[in-house]
Amino acid sequence: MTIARTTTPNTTRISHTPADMTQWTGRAEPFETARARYWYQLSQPYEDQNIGLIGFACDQGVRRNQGRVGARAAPPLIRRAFAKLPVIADLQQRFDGQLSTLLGDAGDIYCDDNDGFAESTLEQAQIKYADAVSTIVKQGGLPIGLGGGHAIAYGSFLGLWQALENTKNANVTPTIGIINFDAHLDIRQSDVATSGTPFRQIAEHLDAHDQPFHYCCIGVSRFSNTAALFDRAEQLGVQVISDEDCHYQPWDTLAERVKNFVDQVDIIYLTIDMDCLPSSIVPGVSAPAAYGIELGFVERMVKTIMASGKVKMADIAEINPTFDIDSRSCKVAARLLATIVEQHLLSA
Ligand SMILES: N=CN[C@@H](CCC(=O)O)C(=O)O
Ligand SMILES: [Mn+2]
Ligand SMILES: [Mn+2]
Repeated sequence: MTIARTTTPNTTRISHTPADMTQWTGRAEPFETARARYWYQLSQPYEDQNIGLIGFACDQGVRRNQGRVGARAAPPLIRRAFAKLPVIADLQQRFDGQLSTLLGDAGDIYCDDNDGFAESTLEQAQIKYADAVSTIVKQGGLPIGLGGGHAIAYGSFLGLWQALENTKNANVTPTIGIINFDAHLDIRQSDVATSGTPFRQIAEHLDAHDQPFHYCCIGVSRFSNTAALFDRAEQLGVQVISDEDCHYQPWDTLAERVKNFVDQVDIIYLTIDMDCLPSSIVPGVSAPAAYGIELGFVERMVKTIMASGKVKMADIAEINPTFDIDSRSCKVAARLLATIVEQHLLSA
């Protein structure tokens, strides 16, 4: 791989663009009752709502990982697809009178590398994104990151880590567990951070702070990871649940494996790389899956994980609108986003 390097990092390439509320549009239904509610009607610019959406409009990690760029354009499109989904009756009843306090839009961290490859723009974007994540966690909200490439994961983790600083000072270090739905382990060894390295970087960060690395990767394909990566997974004690396990093992067995993982940790960072799903369902990704795991399985497992009440950070990564068909991939991402939002609010 050839990496062009700039001599001085250009900090102006990274910006935090505030919420663009024109993205929040949908059907007008003046002849229906007030129960015909959609998420576009509830979203507000982020202040201190229960949930804060924050975009990571950056695919430089994908470029560095020799992938197909384009994921940078995804956050507004996922928002637009989510905005058009109805708010379920249970939520309307539970939060009657407080619906405007549920969902905040914290805008996008935008990484401009149009002219190719600047040395440290990804790292700067991760830091700026982590700051936004950390602010939301400290205010008691659940941040949900919208990628962007899967380099978002290192930023999500850093944001969560920063927010936990106060707890750590009190000598009660919460144990973080990471659950990643992904065809790829994303623990590559590399001289630079990429979309294929975030969980190896997190492992190193935790090791440097004498903290254990708890990582469960669900949907791993033996055709998408080398033996070297499986070796590293074993060395790092990664709980690997393969795509074939997801097809052939009974639900109860898999749910038990994941519940055992959840029981070992205090808080969870949940990340969904959309290339865990079959390319027929999600064509708009850098690395489409020939096999993939079922959407119904992912949703059921996400609900199970959310029901633990331990998820303090979540994100959805790798949607690449350039390769999408009829917004299919964005719609699936929006559905998973709605699942996380609903479950978080219902279990609050
Ligand atoms: N986040 C993606 N990571 C994958 C991409 C694989 C590919 O582009 O083929 C990985 O590095 O393994
Ligand atoms: Mn992947
Ligand atoms: Mn990934």
